[in-house]
Amino acid sequence: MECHQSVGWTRRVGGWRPRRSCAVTLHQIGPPDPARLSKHEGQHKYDHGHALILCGPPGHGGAARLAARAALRVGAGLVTLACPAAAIPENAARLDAVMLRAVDGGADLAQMLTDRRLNALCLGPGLGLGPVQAHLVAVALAAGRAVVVDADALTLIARSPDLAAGLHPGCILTPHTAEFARLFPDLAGAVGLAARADACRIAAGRARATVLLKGAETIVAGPDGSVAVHRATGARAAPWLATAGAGDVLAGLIAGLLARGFAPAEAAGTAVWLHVEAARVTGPGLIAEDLSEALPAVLRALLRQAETDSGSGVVTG
Ligand SMILES: NC(=O)C1=CN([C@@H]2O[C@H](COP(=O)(O)OP(=O)(O)OC[C@H]3O[C@@H](n4cnc5c(N)ncnc54)[C@H](OP(=O)(O)O)[C@@H]3O)[C@@H](O)[C@H]2O)[C@@H](O)CC1
Ligand SMILES: Nc1ncnc2c1ncn2[C@@H]1O[C@H](COP(=O)(O)OP(=O)(O)O)[C@@H](O)[C@H]1O
Repeated sequence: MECHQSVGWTRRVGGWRPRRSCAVTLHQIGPPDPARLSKHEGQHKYDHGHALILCGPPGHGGAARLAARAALRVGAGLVTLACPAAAIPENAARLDAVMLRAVDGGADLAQMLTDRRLNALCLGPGLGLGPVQAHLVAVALAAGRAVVVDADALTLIARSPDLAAGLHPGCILTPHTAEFARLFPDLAGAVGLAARADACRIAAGRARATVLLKGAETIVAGPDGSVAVHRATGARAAPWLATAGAGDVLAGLIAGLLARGFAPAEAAGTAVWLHVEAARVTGPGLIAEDLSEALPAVLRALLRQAETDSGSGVVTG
């Protein structure tokens, strides 16, 4: 898609605006390669990675549980939810396939991360905004793993230059518009696809990380200057995604794909496409819980289409 993308920014009444624009190609995110999503005979669960989802205090675990379930559904071999000891009973009552570990602070998390098999982290959904959570984020970033930085972790990073300095190319930041404004206030006034894409690209360069700016038109920008867009509009509209917890599910999908070995931008683009497809399969009445439950049908259809295209007619998955 050709798109007028700005070059540089200038301050105007009401915020920053693109200074001038030029025609560039904005890559459109399409269906993922089914071969990247399938599992094969002879593999075991540790071949598909182990995602760790950090969870907040008792009564605030719903968002992290949504993320954890999505990570497992998208194929991570193992998923563990790390929560305060006081939240174990609540989470144990709500989770089975997702494993649980008590983590009461940064020291516990650092100890846990000595297990190198924990290869992807998800920070932020329902985490909380206190000093204990800030320390958890610092420890998680310092571990140098692939990390999804979402929700409260984004707000903590926006408040702390020290935390922001810990971001690295293995990180994927997943802000909605308000979180993006907290993180990058000087880039926040961007209106329209081209300007938002440009703002996202600048943000990714500044953060030295992948930035996924959420919305009906979701932008994925890499620290290398790459920019892609997924448009959930027109024939691919998914307005029922505007529901509490949908972003937490997206964070979990990305974490699951990172655990499976996807590179950050590939994980982000694949997760956005699957997320919208799951919403479209479910349709009106969608709530966040439905997204993970729709995923098997979405994956099956992708794999079946690949078999049909290759002419074998055999669905393996
Ligand atoms: N089931 C659960 O357990 C759930 C738990 N959750 C957890 O709750 C925590 C807080 O997350 P949060 O995103 O609700 O609040 P926060 O970032 O403080 O934003 C507040 C203000 O920002 C704006 N705004 C919000 N969204 C926007 C958007 N998409 N696009 C643009 N603007 C947007 C809006 O301001 P307004 O536009 O109304 O002025 C809003 O008033 C976090 O830990 C999360 O994981 C939720 O995920 C829900 C399900
Ligand atoms: N109108 C819409 N069309 C398509 N996708 C949407 C729409 N509204 C929201 N979404 C998607 O739903 C998710 C909402 O995430 P977020 O705002 O973080 O919600 P929450 O914090 O409640 O999980 C994002 O992935 C966003 O792109």
